[in-house]
Amino acid sequence: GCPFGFSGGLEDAEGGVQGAGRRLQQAGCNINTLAQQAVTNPFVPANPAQGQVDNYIKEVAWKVFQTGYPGFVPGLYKNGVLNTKVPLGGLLRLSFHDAGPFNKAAGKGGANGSLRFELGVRPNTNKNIIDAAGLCDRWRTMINNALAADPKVPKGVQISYADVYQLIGAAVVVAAGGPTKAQIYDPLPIGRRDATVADNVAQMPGGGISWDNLACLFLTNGYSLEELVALSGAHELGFRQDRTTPMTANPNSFTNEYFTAVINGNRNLFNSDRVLWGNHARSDAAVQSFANNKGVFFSAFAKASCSGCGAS
Ligand code: HEM
Repeated sequence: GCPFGFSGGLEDAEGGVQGAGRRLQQAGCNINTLAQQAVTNPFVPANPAQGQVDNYIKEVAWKVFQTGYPGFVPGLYKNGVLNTKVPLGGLLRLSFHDAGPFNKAAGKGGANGSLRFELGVRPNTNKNIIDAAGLCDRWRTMINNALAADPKVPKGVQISYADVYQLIGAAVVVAAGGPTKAQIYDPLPIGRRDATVADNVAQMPGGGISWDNLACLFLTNGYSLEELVALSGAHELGFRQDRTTPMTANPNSFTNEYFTAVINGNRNLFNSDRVLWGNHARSDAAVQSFANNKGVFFSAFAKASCSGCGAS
């Protein structure tokens, strides 16, 4: 799986997801049956020839993300300290929102860079996502300038928006104290081709989604309930719509506090978070084990983010 790549949920004018939920139920989603299926969302690089320099490109990108261009473009760190002025939550959410409008059955959408055409459309009108996308533009330009000037990189090789959008999510998680670079950034494949038009972002789930609709949404797109729980742990980072209410006690720190908040039914979380507890034995077991052990959560989050992420 990948955070990053599913279809379904329809955010309607009220911020709900009722329409999509109804469609999934009509399609006969059976949570228990689907939960038994193996999870496979294979990643197919758009440009296999680029493969030899992928890791090198990712290191160039990593350096750019860390420091930006001091004085001109901010980085995840400033003077060696985590730069909480960059929208850390927005950057992680952006990874999800580029990949989220994925339709497994149709093989369309996904992590394809289309987010840059979707910033005027709810739910991507969120200020943090827009700021995050602006930063990604600037980092991408810096990365591509560095690649163009580097004799080790074949002429014409560039990084796509789609790759930048996925890599930055992983880089933010590492910077905020989550899984290590070796766990989550290094295994991320690149080579995604950029879409030239928007995906249908009306498919993104809203915070008010019910358990049945949420579980069906992820399961029908090839994710396990354990992956749904792990990926939801992204709400460890960041702020709610008002941009001041943190979702967990430490919104700039990626740890496993989120899962204790889920068990306690913390009101700063969304319905989509709270329903991960008390609805299914498998999701309950995942929430409990992630709450008990940060390392178990980090491995599960990294694994769910790293395999897959296939685009268009
Ligand atoms: C499971 C279904 C999910 C739902 C229903 C959901 C919904 C939401 C909503 C409604 C917000 C607040 C937006 C706002 O107030 O403007 C939010 C914030 C956020 N989401 Fe999710 N989300 C989900 C999964 C994910 C995943 C898989 C990731 C990344 C891996 C993610 C990352 C984030 C982050 C980091 C924020 C904070 C953004 C900030 O600080 O600006 N979410 N999410």
